[in-house]
Amino acid sequence: MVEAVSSPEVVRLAGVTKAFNVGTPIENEVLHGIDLQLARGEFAAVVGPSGSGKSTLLNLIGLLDRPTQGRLAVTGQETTELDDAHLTALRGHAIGFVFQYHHLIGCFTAAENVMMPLVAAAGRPRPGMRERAEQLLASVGLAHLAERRADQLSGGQQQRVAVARSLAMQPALLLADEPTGNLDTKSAEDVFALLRQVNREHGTSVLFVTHNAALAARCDRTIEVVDGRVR
Ligand SMILES: Nc1ncnc2c1ncn2[C@@H]1O[C@H](COP(=O)(O)OP(=O)(O)OP(=O)(O)O)[C@@H](O)[C@H]1O
Repeated sequence: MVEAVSSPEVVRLAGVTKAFNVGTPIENEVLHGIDLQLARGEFAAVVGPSGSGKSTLLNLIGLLDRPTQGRLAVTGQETTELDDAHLTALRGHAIGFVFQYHHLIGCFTAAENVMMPLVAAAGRPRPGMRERAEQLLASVGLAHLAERRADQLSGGQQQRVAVARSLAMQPALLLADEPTGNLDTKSAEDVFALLRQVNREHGTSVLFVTHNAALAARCDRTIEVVDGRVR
């Protein structure tokens, strides 16, 4: 079991590089010596040109991929020496994800989708999980749609379900990779407001990748990624 150490930072990267093998022995270094800290409760936009390395950076912080070099700590836990099982455990407890495409299971109801991280963590459904899913759906304004199949919801509603699901494990950190990129202006505004609300009410740190300059300007902080470096 990974114990998260109490830490003022929820994320700390020191000298992190990421290179991809693009045909032996050629390596393409995409991120170069990143130093970055995210404090508890911070709400930061990650911006930068297409191909600059934003998603690669988010994948490292989300423990979905490993740095080639450097140190990466999440909720105070140094991760670079952890094996895959411990990384998975830390990811499941510390980090919530919201992607551009919601990745809900269409034939499951909204409540069943929100329950999934809880069922996965416990190994099976347990009493109280459905009530917890219903509470989370109520907190994103969708209590009345708990029993609706996910594929019968609008795009904005699906993304709100995805936000509710991301909060099921009460993560310290929420990673959102263009969560509004596929939505109309009104739905994008609603999802952004929801992430803000989560940040304010629960103190969840948020890293929000966006190409939307107006939304980025409303975050506490802007992290600009250009040519694989943070400015
Ligand atoms: N698995 C991979 N193998 C090889 N190269 C990769 C891989 N993943 C990403 N890259 C390369 O890394 C660079 C950065 O990609 P990344 O997706 O992180 O950029 P981005 O800033 O998120 O772009 P966008 O804004 O278009 O989503 C690109 O040149 C991309 O081709």
